[in-house]
Amino acid sequence: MRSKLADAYYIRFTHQAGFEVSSTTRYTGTMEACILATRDWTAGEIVQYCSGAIVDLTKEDDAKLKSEGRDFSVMVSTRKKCTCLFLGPARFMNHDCDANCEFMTPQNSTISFKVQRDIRRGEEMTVYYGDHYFGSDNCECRCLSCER
Ligand SMILES: C[S@@+](CC[C@H](N)C(=O)[O-])C[C@H]1O[C@@H](n2cnc3c(N)ncnc32)[C@H](O)[C@@H]1O
Repeated sequence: MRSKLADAYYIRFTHQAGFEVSSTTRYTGTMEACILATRDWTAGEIVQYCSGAIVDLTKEDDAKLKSEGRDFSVMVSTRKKCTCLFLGPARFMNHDCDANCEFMTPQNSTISFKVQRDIRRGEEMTVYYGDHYFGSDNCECRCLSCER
């Protein structure tokens, strides 16, 4: 019999989660991950199973990941005032300048998302990373909202 912990893990990959990790070429021109809604979502709902852990990085860790080109999951936390590594399915949420989800930090080292406006099944679920994540004023951003 599976443990409750295993169930809590597997549910993220079932229809019940309300999202799936899919693929897109929108952001870099090569295949990478994105989060797609597998049902309609209503503003205010919590995307409970698209969660992740945040690990604080030292300056050395940060520099090493950058130099190896492995900083794709690194964010600057304005609240914690340091760089952090995102782990878990939450790390696959891409940035949009008019995102349909927002970050929630229910516990110090865990993130999940709250739906900001209604999302239709099949739509990409996105979050706003920050004002200058993709260059000054996000001038290098490749999100759908910028394209429009
Ligand atoms: C936290 S990861 C998101 C998941 C990522 N697509 C992957 O497969 O690992 C952040 C990376 O996704 C890409 N990305 C996400 N949103 C983007 C955007 N609006 N414009 C350009 N690149 C974006 C960039 O490569 C960025 O470093």
